[in-house]
Amino acid sequence: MIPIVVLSGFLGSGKTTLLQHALAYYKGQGLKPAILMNELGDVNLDGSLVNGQAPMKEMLSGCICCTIREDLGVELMNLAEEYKPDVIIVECTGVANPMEIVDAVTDASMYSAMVLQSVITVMDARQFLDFASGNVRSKSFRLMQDQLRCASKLIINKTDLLAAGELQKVQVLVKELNPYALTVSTQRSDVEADVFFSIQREDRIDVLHSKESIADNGNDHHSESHLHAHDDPADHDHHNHDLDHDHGHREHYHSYDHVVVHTHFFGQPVPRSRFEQLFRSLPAEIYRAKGIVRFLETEGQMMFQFAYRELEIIPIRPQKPVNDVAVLMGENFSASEIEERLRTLETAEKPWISS
Ligand SMILES: Nc1nc2c(ncn2[C@@H]2O[C@H](COP(=O)(O)OP(=O)(O)OP(=O)(O)O)[C@@H](O)[C@H]2O)c(=O)[nH]1
Repeated sequence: MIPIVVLSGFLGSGKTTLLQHALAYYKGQGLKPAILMNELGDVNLDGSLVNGQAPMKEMLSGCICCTIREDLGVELMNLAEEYKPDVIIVECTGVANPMEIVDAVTDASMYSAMVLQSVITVMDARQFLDFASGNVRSKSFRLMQDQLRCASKLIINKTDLLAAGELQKVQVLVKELNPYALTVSTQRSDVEADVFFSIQREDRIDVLHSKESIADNGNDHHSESHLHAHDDPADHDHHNHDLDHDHGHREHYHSYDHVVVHTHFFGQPVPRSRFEQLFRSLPAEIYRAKGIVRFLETEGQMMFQFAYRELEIIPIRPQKPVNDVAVLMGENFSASEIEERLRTLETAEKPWISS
């Protein structure tokens, strides 16, 4: 039986950071992990962060819990047959409804030698608290709550972004949502690996339990929480992904919620200060962005990560050529407006010429 560890959690909460820890742990134990990675966009930037560390299959341009859910079992079996791993880690998109994933994995385990080991949910403590204390109950917040409820292990991450006293508040709220999960608070998803990544039989998830925990917390959680990506009709030329799942999948639950995913390929380097300024002034509905960019002022490519208002930029040395690209994700934002702003960046002149 190959244990399947599912990494769930809202956009930018720290799943890939956790995945790196998991890979290091399994390899340190002499085990062979494999990865199934799912991204909403058609470029897998997270994949390049763990590239080469373990066999990996990618499921791009859709969310495994819905548009490409049926492929999940097939991809898991392909991984299992091809690489004979000791454990498979599935990293979901940040908008995946975890119950759908649990269902898909348990379906797969009916016809192949796999078993769901655990659902580890990572949360951005700052974002959770801001959502929880806001008056508007956004759809993203409902999804985040479902991701928490579904976890067998739960990580309250990014505690460095909390003020004194706030962590306790988050812990109480989280406990109310999910009293069953083993819960820890971390920075950079740095968990006690033995406990969190264990693939021992006795540490296996109680799936039924999780299902009940969700059912207890709202009888129509699917229609409430399932986010649907949405194609901005004004923006067909700009690599928007139509992830609206209106295609008659059998047990798919529809709602009017939607996520926008927008991809922009840069044609040239951009001024760093204006790039940073753009991210500082993004609409609050854009929760997550990542990509690769070149700046006018410096040589080489940079990877940027924008997760709930925090921007990180790090130099990279890709082993093979990679595009300069930005992928932005959020709820109900205008993709055409963002596209316009990104394009304007590219028309900027070199700073030493313009100023
Ligand atoms: N301040 C702070 N930043 C963190 C922490 N953990 C992760 N990050 C940063 O948050 C950003 C997102 O982290 P990822 O691990 O890529 O998040 P993710 O959940 O895989 O993102 P998606 O796959 O896009 O949903 C990166 O810039 C990380 O460096 C933390 O504890 N504190």
